[in-house]
Amino acid sequence: MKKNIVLIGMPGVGKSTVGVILAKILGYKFVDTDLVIQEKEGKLLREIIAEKGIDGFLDTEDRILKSFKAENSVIATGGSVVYSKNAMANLAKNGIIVYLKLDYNKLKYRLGNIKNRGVVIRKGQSLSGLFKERTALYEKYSQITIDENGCNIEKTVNKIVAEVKRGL
Ligand SMILES: Nc1ncnc2c1ncn2[C@@H]1O[C@H](COP(=O)(O)OP(=O)(O)O)[C@@H](O)[C@H]1O
Ligand SMILES: O=C(O)C1=C[C@@H](OP(=O)(O)O)[C@@H](O)[C@H](O)C1
Ligand SMILES: [Mg+2]
Repeated sequence: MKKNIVLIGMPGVGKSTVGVILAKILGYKFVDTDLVIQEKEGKLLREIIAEKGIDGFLDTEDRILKSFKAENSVIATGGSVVYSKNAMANLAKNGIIVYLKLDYNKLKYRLGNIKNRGVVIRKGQSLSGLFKERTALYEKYSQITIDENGCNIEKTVNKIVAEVKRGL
């Protein structure tokens, strides 16, 4: 059995976009945990957030991902997964945790286009505050960090392939 490759990082960094290409190149399956949550709940993420609030969404993510199972897979997580210790422990059991890292300004630009997906951010919290809080968590959990600055999608994928092949 191959170890899963688990992508973590801020929303908009490319976990979902890059993940599916990575899976194709490596011959792995691809799972996006956001879609797993949507399917299990029968609702869109932004509907869950609107109905249950941020804490309700985080509880849902925690409940589903602490017992989520996958094999031979590239797993694109949602950016907020690092708030769940249980989910991270479960994902790390059989996976190598890869942090996709991008500078704040570039991320801010990309996030401008994905507002309707719903990001877990507290009322009054700034994006830069969120970035700082999240960065500490992504660094805490990652085994491999991929600096995506200056890389297009293909180059990012190639960087991950090179790094994970050393780690597997
Ligand atoms: N180098 C890059 N790597 C990944 N995504 C990129 C890159 N450059 C631009 N993008 C764009 O940024 C967005 C990333 O979105 P997505 O894959 O949904 O991120 P995430 O799953 O991390 O929230 C996509 O619109 C993608 O086309
Ligand atoms: O970082 C976040 O707060 C979130 C990121 C989203 O996934 P992506 O990171 O794939 O955009 C999704 O899980 C949810 O809307 C919350
Ligand atoms: Mg995604």
